[in-house]
Formats: sequence, structure tokens, C-alpha cells
Amino acid sequence: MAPGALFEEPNIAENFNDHRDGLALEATSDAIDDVNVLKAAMKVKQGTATQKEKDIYAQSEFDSDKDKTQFRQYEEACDRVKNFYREQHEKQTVAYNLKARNHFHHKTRAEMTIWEAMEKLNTLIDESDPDTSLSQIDHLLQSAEAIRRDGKPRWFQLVGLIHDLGKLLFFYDAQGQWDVVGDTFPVGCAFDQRIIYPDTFKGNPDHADPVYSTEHGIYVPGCGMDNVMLSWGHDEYLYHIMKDQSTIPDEGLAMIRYHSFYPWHKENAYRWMMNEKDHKMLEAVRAFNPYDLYSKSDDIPKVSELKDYYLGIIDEYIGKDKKIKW
Ligand SMILES: O[C@H]1[C@H](O)[C@@H](O)[C@H](O)[C@@H](O)[C@H]1O
Ligand SMILES: [Fe+2]
Repeated sequence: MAPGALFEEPNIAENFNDHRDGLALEATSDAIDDVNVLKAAMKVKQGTATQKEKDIYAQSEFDSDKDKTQFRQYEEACDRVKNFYREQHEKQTVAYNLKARNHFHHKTRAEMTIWEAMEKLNTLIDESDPDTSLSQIDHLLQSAEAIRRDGKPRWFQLVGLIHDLGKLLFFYDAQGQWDVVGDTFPVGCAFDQRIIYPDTFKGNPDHADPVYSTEHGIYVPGCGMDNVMLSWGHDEYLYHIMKDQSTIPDEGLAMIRYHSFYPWHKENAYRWMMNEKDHKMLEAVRAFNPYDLYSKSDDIPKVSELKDYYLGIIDEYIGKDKKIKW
């Protein structure tokens, strides 16, 4: 699993690299994913979907009358957001990524229950986010409540509740917010133009590296995203913790690991690195995204009224009063 097993056997033949074929293949695979998402939605509509498919992939309803164009407006964003991304894009290098991963694996930062972690995180205001200045506990409960309102399974609600808890890193090993929050992208291969503020990568030393600056860099097409180093931050950190310390299904773990990977799940970049499993996971990540993004304009939840309900779900997939090793 990511990222311990880097550079596992590539499963794609050499001549795959031909540029024109690559582009054609990428366009075809984009189209296949779009068709799969539509097919999943159709099956739900026609009543032929299995319960599992219905539960995960049915179109979100809570956001049907929201103006989606109001979110993620980075060109008009304030300086706080722009400065954040400049710093992040200049500092997220392969060398830093390896160091951070090593560090992560070699110690336990704290032992806390999920609820204690949520309370601790509550003082952090995310500098990268143009859409909310609410505290993290509010954002987590807004996401979870939207998922619950749409009747999604309990593990899906749990993912909503915890998906940003990795931001706890800020209080431990982080060098700032640049290695905790914000959209993610792979390191070790060229930075794609579909990442927000792509020009700011010019200040990143890897931008001029003879290997890391090539399209595939240190990877091979089809290598699978488990073998790719995504920029270090809250998604990657929480994914590793939950993979080992919960019974959240693979789809839920993918929602956690990739929820900030907008260049991939929204803009269709980096398709060449996907394997079969990743195509399935992409659908799950896309099903999760509206609950993360569009719930930011919902009413502020009343924490005390919701606590018992969510403690019940935490018990189910993580354990009663379980102290997580963070
Ligand atoms: O600013 C936000 C925030 O940091 C989120 O937690 C992250 O998931 C998003 O990708 C990002 O756009
Ligand atoms: Fe996040």
C-alpha cells in the first residue's frame, strides 16, 4: 500500500510511452470514467443498482439548489490563500516528502480518541481555503450531516466526520500549514498545469530536475496510485492512520487519501498513473466530494446535540473510546 511499496513492478509494456497513443489512451480512459459515473447514476435511477452501489454512488441531493460556481474561486481569492499556495508549491519536493514519510513512520505523536482529536483541531483555521473560515469541527460536522441527510451508509458518514482530522499534524511535526492543508498533487513527476496556480511551481527545485520534471518522472504509466507519493499533508497522514486503526472500507480510505487531489478527481489530470483499482476508487472520491465542498455553506451544526449520534458510529468502525495512535 502507499507509499511504503514504492516502485513495485510496473504492469504496463514499454511502448505504452508513445506520446500520441498516450494522449489518445488518456482521453479514452477519461471518457470511460465519465461513462462509469453516468452508468452508476443510471442504475440507481432505474432501480437496478445493488444496495452497495445505491448507497455510495447515488447523486448527492443536499446541494441541489446551491450555486456551485461560488466555490473554489482561486483567481479572486484573498492574499492569504495565494500566499499559502506559493509557499506550498515551492516547498513540496521529493526530498521533503521522503523525509516527512520517514518521520511519520518512526513515532507516535499523541494518543487521543477521535472526539478529543476533533476538539484539539478546533482552533485551526485553514489558510488555504477560500470557502470557509469556520473552525474544523464545524466543517467536519457539516460534511457528516450532509452525508447523513442523503441517507448514505454509516461508514460514509464517519468519513465525512473525520476526513480532515489529519490536520492535527499542524500541532506536531509540521513546518507550517503548507505541509498540512490545501490541494494535493504527486511529487516525482512533472507538475500538471491543472493544479491551481501552476506558475508558482517555478520556484520548486524539482521543477528543474532532469527526472522529476518529465511527464512520468520516477513512475511508470499504470503503476497505480498506491505507488505514487502525493504531496505530504493531512490526507496522506490520516489515510495511513485509518488504514491501520479502523475498519473503514477501501472506498472510504480512498475518500480520505484523495479528497484534496482536485487535479485528479476534478480536472482529470494524472490519469496515466492509474490502475484498475484506482478507477473504482475515483468514483468513490467523486461521490464524496460534494459533501466536503458544498456543505461549507450550510448552517453551523450544534455540536452538543450531535455528539452521541456520532460517538455511536465511531464505536462501530474504530472502537469504543479507543485511543488512536496519532
Ligand atoms: O483548502 C482546502 C482544505 O485544505 C481542504 O481540507 C482540502 O481537502 C482541500 O483540497 C483544500 O482545497
Ligand atoms: Fe481536507
